[in-house]
Amino acid sequence: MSDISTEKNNGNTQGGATHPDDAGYISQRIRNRISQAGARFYANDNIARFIEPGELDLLQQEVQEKMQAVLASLVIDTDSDHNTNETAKRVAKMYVREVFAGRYTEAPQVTEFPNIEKLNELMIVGPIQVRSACSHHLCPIMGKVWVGIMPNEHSNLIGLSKYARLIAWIMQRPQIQEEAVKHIADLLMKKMHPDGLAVVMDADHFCMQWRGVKDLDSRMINSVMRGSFLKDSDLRREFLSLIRAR
Ligand SMILES: Nc1nc2c(ncn2[C@@H]2O[C@H](COP(=O)(O)OP(=O)(O)OP(=O)(O)O)[C@@H](O)[C@H]2O)c(=O)[nH]1
Repeated sequence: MSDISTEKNNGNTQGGATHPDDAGYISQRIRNRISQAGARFYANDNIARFIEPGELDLLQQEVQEKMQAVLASLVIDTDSDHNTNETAKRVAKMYVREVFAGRYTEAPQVTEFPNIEKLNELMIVGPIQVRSACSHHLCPIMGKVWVGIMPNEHSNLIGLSKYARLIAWIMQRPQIQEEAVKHIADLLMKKMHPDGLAVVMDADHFCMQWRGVKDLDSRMINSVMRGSFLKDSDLRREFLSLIRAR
């Protein structure tokens, strides 16, 4: 048993692909908690509330150990090869603390301000640079997001930097672009309660450029329109023409 394993348990394997050897690993304990709560742990779900203080370090160590096994299976001599000597450690840190951190950490703190002046004019934020990974190949997705907000007197306003922080939190998870845009829209709707919201994402998918069809030019553009952006075609047109001009 690994030195990073925690106390033995019965290895409840419901709700996700596990291996009997996983019993005792911290990932298994976290999966058990999620399953007991009847929650989901898809690649683009946030599971921070099921992780106790200190457990992220254990999770990172577990990923490192298992990544080391992947490198061994790829027949890479990580003992002698100075370049791959610490690759498992770096990749584990990159996944848990950086590129997939939006799964394991709570949402960034956002101060919400009341709309005292009863602003009800179109606001656009962007382009916000975004980075993610597709859940199919774990290859990078790099792109830009524009957000259009139509507030009303009941809406909250948030600081400009908070759009980028909230969106980065959503993007730091393996996912498909269609769901990423929806999750961004859901989060902003919850925080701001605007009259209308528009989110457009334009991104490169490295799973199509680096490998597979190796098509360097194709990209994906998608959008989500809510509230007044759905009902009012003039507002939608104004938003789209303003972001096109940038
Ligand atoms: N709809 C959607 N598809 C994506 C996204 N990111 C990657 N993909 C696609 O996911 C698909 C996975 O297809 P599969 O046929 O299961 O995998 P594969 O055999 O590796 O496919 P190829 O990429 O064609 O070699 C590929 O067509 C990818 O281009 C995304 O954000 N949205």
